[in-house]
Amino acid sequence: MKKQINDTFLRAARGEKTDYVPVWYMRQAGRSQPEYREIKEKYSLFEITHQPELCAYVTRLPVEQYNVDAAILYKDIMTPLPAMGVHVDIKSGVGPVIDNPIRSLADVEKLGEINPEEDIPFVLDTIKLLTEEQLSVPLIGFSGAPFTLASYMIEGGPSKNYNKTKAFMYAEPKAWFALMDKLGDMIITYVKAQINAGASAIQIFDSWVGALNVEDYRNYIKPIMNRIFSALKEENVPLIMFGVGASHLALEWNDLPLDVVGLDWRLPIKQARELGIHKTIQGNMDPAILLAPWEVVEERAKAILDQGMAQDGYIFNLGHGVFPSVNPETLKRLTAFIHEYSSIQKKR
Ligand SMILES: Cc1c2[nH]c(c1CCC(=O)O)Cc1[nH]c(c(CCC(=O)O)c1C)Cc1[nH]c(c(CCC(=O)O)c1C)Cc1[nH]c(c(C)c1CCC(=O)O)C2
Repeated sequence: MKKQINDTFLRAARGEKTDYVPVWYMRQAGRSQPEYREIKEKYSLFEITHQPELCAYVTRLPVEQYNVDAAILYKDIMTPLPAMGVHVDIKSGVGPVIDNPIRSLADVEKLGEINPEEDIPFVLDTIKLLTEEQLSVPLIGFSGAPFTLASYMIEGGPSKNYNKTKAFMYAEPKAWFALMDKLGDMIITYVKAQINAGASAIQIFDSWVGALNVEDYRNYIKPIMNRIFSALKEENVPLIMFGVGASHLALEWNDLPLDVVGLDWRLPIKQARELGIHKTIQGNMDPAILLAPWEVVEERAKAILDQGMAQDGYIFNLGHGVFPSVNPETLKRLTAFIHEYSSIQKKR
């Protein structure tokens, strides 16, 4: 039987009034949880995501332990790439590594299309299991964005400065836009399949797009983001945008047909509102604060809540993912604090 869904997160995402501020944490399912670390000793990331029962369990863990208001499907932004013909390996201590990087228009033309039912049935099965039977909170589906995915595909792995990616973009605009189009088509198909399977919100991770300045974002990225969000808008689920070190692009996101602007810890929410960000804001505690004494965590959370709650349309989150060394008790306590403090403030 389908459980009662707590829709506070979805209401806040749509900018509606809520009784308290909803919260979830990027990378809430993962390395900071002992139960997860035990599973990870036996299975790799890809092995977990290929087993729907196990993957659903990992996805549910933080919901049960921390009482967060949304679950995020446990998988990686690399998950759909093998189906396009990209050879991805996750190297421990390094991250995603690709042994057939994109170097030319011919390489872009070789990339295939994905058919989610055939290529990644395990993702859809995990979503169905979670949303039809197990979860009492909404499930967030997600995808990497074209720039961030392209950065791995062009660099062949993680990068500090994205020089190869930028060089390709400036030198081979035809190949660049062909790549953006192929990734855009994949993302639309992939995200629609996640929504059809039961995901009730979508986050697009453009984690590394902050490397671009505003002008390059407008010329090389915004058109494909506009096409992606316009296509996804038809599905009527909240759409969240996120990037690290990308505050200078928040006003660009604010123009796109999406619902929630995700902020990292660099730009205060109050300042984002003054700049003219009128959509729902999600964020933005520095994940490093979670390593500080509780008094510091509480004081910082309060300061962020006071800014976020100044208007409807606010979701508490970190500015980036939870570090492995964070004590799960801190996340549990923080969630309780956010719920309690915000519900008292909202009653005033
Ligand atoms: C950098 C990186 C990637 N992919 C990977 C890395 C190295 C990660 C590491 O060892 O810390 C590989 C990876 N990704 C993930 C794992 C599982 C182990 C773990 O929990 O860290 C592993 C080994 C989970 C994940 N990876 C991701 C999720 C989903 C998002 C979430 O849970 O919030 C999970 C569970 C998403 C992801 N994955 C990636 C990006 C840029 C993003 C977007 C979010 C971000 O900017 O951090 C690329």
